[in-house]
Amino acid sequence: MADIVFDNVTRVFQRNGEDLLTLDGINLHIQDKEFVAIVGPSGCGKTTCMRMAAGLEFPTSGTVSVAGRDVRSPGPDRAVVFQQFALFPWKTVWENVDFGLRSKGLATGERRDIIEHYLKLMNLTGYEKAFPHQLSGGMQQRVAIARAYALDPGVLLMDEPFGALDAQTRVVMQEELVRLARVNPRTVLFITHAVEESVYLADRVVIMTSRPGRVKEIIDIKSVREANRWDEQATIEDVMDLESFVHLRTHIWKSLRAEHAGHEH
Ligand SMILES: Nc1ncnc2c1ncn2[C@@H]1O[C@H](COP(=O)(O)OP(=O)(O)OP(=O)(O)O)[C@@H](O)[C@H]1O
Repeated sequence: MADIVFDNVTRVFQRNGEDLLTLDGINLHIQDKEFVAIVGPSGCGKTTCMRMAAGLEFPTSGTVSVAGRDVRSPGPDRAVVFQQFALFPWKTVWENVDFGLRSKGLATGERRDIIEHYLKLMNLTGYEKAFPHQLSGGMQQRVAIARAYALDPGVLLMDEPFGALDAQTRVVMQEELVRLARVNPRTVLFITHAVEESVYLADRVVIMTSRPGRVKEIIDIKSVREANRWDEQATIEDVMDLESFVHLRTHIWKSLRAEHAGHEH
């Protein structure tokens, strides 16, 4: 049961010698194998939430737990994908995916099967021997995602993983991630600025307030997606044309816009 629980989490940072309340009473329970996206105004503390689940940052009060245990450090049960393609530049595609598997102590044949499986799922077959600098940004990010999934972690933490990609590549990556997420569900915490992306990918979307970040609303996407059979649509554009999609997207936009407006006045 790889669930993630934020229990009354606050975080205070110091700025110019003053305390700055950044997160204020975050309560959120991400279920095992659920895909949750967080959207919110810049600086509301989205990345801080992700870093807490990763064990790279800690609450000032409250607790963050994964699979029932308080998070105290990073661990192999939680794979992290950042916006910048964090591949080893001196290793090939194959070696990059293999790296984490080696540390798990798997036999050669077993590792080969896993690597082949995920490179195929991410449309990277034929690029096994390429080095990162020989690949486009989108392909590099596909390698990073293949590497994260290959480790078979209970939890995937993704912080704007498509943020640095051009619009066309981003759409392809979103479709591939949806495919992967449905075939191979994992507990995912996904941070994004892009409202459409959150609605397309997630089972639930968490909208945060401007700083200090609180949970403003949680929108259930999965029940709407299933009732309206989004997964039967051929492309992301077809899904985004559906009235049920537009309705959710507009709702989230308005909720976020109210946060920006509140911030300015
Ligand atoms: N280690 C730190 N020390 C001091 N302040 C920090 C630290 N980490 C984050 N902050 C501050 O906390 C606030 C929230 O940062 P965070 O990166 O979590 O926000 P975000 O919602 O992910 O923002 P964005 O959407 O712009 O990426 C920001 O004001 C940031 O400057």
